[in-house]
Amino acid sequence: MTTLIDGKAVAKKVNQATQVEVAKLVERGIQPGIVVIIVGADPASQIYVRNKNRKAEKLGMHSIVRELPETTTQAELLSIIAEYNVDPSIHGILVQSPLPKQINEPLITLAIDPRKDVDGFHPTNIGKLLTNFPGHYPVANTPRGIMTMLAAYDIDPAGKTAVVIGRSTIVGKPMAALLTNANATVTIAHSRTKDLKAVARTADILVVATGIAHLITGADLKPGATVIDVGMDRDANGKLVGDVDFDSAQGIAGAITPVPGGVGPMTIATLMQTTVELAKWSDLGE
Ligand SMILES: Nc1nc(=O)c2c([nH]1)NC[C@@H]1CN(c3ccc(C(=O)N[C@@H](CCC(=O)O)C(=O)O)cc3)C=[N+]21
Repeated sequence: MTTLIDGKAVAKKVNQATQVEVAKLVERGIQPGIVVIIVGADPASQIYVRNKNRKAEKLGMHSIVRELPETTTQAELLSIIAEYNVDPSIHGILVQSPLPKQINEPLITLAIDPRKDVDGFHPTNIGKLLTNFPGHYPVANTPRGIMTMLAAYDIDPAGKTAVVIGRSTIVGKPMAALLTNANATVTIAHSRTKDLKAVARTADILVVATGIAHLITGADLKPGATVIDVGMDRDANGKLVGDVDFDSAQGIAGAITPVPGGVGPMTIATLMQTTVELAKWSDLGE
């Protein structure tokens, strides 16, 4: 039997806890605030940004969407970030990816105050994650949300073999770091990995974040494996599908996340959780 890991249900619980935390902070005169900066009019990005804004408002947070034209220069974007870095009503700054080609994304990441880096992409925060640094710091929300889902289903990575397919700054690398910190034995596989499917078959926990629809099928899984599908792909009919062929994984995987309704809702819920934490830590001077 394969357990369905219901990301939507876990996200709902996280959101309920966040709403309580927001109310507590508001009571103390702090309304957690997030700004999402979007450059250009990529339709998929616009949908995600709208969803984040709606969720933040629903939870009682202060939420700004800053829409900038496709032609925005590096200098203009840097000056807008500088503005929010010193804005006391904003605790989290998120610059939606992808950015137009005239913008140097790593330099934008570097310009965000690490204390307001709600994505956890700033090298300071990545460094803290890699060193399993004591104290508080933001961690990328998709991998962090995955760890929350695993915990919700009592899946402890300690001593397990984990394989992460994908080596992005947004998912693969922080995912591997979190699993390592949780005492899994971790392999990062990617587009240049030889015999990727044989590597996948070694995994007790398999996280797939490639952007290739149905790359992994049931035949590529160790029986009983936990399968986390980070994919947000479109099939030939334009339907939203994952990097894992859900149907063939049924009966082989021990547990699996669906797309939609798995990692996506957890990412948004964790983003809200992180924003509230940043507001709380800023008040503590941490
Ligand atoms: N700086 C930055 N940070 C991000 O976190 C970031 C980003 N840029 N750029 C784009 C990606 C993508 N992303 C998603 C979040 C939630 C869903 C989500 O809620 N998905 C729903 C379904 C959505 C649908 O039906 O289209 C689900 O899986 O159930 C999807 C995608 C965050 N991203």
